[in-house]
Amino acid sequence: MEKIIVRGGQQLRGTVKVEGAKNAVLPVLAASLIASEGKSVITDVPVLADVYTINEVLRNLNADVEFNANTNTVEIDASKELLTEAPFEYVRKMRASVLVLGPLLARYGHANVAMPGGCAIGSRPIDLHLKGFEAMGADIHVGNGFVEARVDGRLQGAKIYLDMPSVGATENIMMAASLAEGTTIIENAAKEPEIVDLANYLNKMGADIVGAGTETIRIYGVEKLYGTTHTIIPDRIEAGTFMAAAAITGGNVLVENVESEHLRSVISKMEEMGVSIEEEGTGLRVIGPETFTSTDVKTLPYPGFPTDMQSQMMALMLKANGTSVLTETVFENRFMHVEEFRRMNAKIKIEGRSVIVEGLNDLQGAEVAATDLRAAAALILAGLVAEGHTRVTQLKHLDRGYVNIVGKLAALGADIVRVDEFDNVIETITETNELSGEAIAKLL
Ligand SMILES: CC(=O)N[C@H]1[C@@H](OP(=O)(O)OP(=O)(O)OC[C@H]2O[C@@H](n3ccc(=O)[nH]c3=O)[C@H](O)[C@@H]2O)O[C@H](CO)[C@@H](O)[C@@H]1O
Ligand SMILES: C=C(OP(=O)(O)O)C(=O)O
Repeated sequence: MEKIIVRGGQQLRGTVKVEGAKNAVLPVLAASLIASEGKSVITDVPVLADVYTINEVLRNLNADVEFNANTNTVEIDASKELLTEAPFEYVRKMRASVLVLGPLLARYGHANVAMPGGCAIGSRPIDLHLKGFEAMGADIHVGNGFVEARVDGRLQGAKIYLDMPSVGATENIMMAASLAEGTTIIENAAKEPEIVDLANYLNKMGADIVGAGTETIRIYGVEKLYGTTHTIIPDRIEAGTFMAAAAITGGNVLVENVESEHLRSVISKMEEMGVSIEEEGTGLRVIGPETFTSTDVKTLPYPGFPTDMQSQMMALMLKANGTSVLTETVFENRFMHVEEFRRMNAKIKIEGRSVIVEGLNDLQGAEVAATDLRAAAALILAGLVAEGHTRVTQLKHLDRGYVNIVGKLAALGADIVRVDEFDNVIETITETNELSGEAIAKLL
């Protein structure tokens, strides 16, 4: 079993570059299936397990996909006849595989995709995606672990109100509506930057989408979409994670390739805790304080505080002077890391949808298991300031969403290695993604 071993006590210094956003590239790659003519070239693609997985899903559907991990580029040609069924083996690995539903349904009038099921952070239904397709005229049948959507002729534009601003539902409906007959209006749409990135990509493909990034998105259906080129936006959650790493260690780090506008809520909460954050070119200089001030945080849909930064923020709160309260409103069960923090001597308790974090914890190194992707990052953060060695296991979650986090932290001065089951170091400082890419490919 692979693990990351981190010894606490080093202040981080230097520069770290953020990759393209996982949560932007996955829908963009899925959307490439709609182009019935021409090839798409996507750049700034992060070398992540999830990208390999979505590429496999697309290949399985008969698209030609080439991923050059050295240049962070994916080329996709979906102009051949595609298949319309995505099996469970992919959806099980990565829930975002359900994002092929919208594109396939729009292009072929049919899609059959395995139901994703829940995961460590909650039950995660897709009812809002399906209601949207139904409103556009599709028949939905759920059975034998699959969801099948079918429409005679084209989908029809519709007015769709989302009960909650679901990111995935907004994306799936937006993709499907791009090829629908007439206009679709999504109300109470998700406003995340990744929605805007997807809309920009679809518009370059020939779609006509207005209002992405606001709560009302209008999609004027067109007859055909074409391959195009597109550069993925920077990963605001990876950026936030490195900002937290710099801060928690009392370090001084330039986090480069950042859209600071996408990080307003994170910046504001970290500043409230005493972290100094200044814009510097396309980056943010983050300087950790000697003592953190406690704070309260509630996760919310964008532009609120992102749930994907909740566990990392909790790590910072462990070191604050005073009691902090962290409330999770987006997912029903995203506190699995609390138990692991406790193994590191954290004084912390769950009360309903909130976690009460007592400050100034003397964290101690321990063996801890990452229960989901961001929990993995948070445990590493705690390990950076714990006394002694912290061993983080269950790294398959981490590899879904962080490119070479060990190499990047080590380059900033952290005492951290990744080892295999025989304790051989398998990933060390690297300035390129290559080693990380190979390591990931081996894992799959
Ligand atoms: C690949 C990707 O982009 N993943 C992100 C995306 O996930 P994802 O798109 O799955 O998240 P959603 O915004 O859809 O989910 C938000 C909430 O809505 C609920 N819900 C969602 C859909 C639905 O049909 N019915 C329903 O009840 C979910 O259970 C959850 O409680 O947004 C989340 C919220 O910012 C992030 O944490 C994930 O990192
Ligand atoms: C929850 C996350 O991703 P996913 O929706 O792909 O599980 C995440 O990125 O933190």
